Amino acid sequence: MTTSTNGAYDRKPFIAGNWKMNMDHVQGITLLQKLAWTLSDAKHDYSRVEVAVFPPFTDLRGVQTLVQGDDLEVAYGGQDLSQFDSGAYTGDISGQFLNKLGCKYVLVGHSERRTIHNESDEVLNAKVKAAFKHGVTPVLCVGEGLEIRQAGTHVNHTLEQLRAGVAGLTDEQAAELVVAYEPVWAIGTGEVAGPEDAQEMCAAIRAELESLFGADVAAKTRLLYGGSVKANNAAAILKERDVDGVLVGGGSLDPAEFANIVRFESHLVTD
Ligand SMILES: O=C(CO)COP(=O)(O)O
Repeated sequence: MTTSTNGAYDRKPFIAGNWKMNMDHVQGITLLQKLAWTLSDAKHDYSRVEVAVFPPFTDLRGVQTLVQGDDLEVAYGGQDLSQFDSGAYTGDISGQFLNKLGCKYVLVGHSERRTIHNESDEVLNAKVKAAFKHGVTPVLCVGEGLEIRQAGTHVNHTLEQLRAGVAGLTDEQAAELVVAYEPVWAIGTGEVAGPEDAQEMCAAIRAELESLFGADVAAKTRLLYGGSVKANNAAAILKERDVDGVLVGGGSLDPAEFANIVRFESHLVTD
């Protein structure tokens, strides 16, 4: 089990749902309510496995109201933030605003931001720092495309993105950071990297963090895998030593499916 493989540093498993550009603010509330009911019926212990959702920005106020009103233990966050604090940046959202809405986390550098919006490693490093500045924990996404995987340079490529993303962080920040390995070829395609692929990369990421920040820090940073995770493959991926959680796209839009991923430890996971 993930919690018991790392000795003194118990990294709490982290199951995150990235809704992407799905669910308007009304649908989002219904989805979160259903998820919370399903997990409550199943007596889910949030102190053992952390749950977070990443809704569109327009849903966040409603999510905050529901979480506060119903005293839910589900964390939530933004899918992106600006590297700037405030000002003439039309369409952008400040980390300050996310913090004010009770966001605990924010995704940074999702492959869809890197490819569709051409976000550079430099900008993403600034976004990681902006998140910490505003008291929101960044979930830095890294991972290679199909061509790089086929060329066999995926580890180097991903570690380069990692080094650029974490440049200039303090040890404390690096320990709090969450890193999500999402091979682009496995996102939304039904192609899942095998548990051994996820472990290979997460081990390489942890070793890199160790060389940059030391073993104590690297033992605390939580590493997630993302890419076509479903209830029937989550448990095998999460069993891997260096995989501390999953970042789920499509599978997080169905409350029953996502709840089963959250409950990966239980034998009720549907195969
Ligand atoms: O990009 C992802 C999560 O951020 C993965 O998406 P899918 O689970 O739909 O493949």
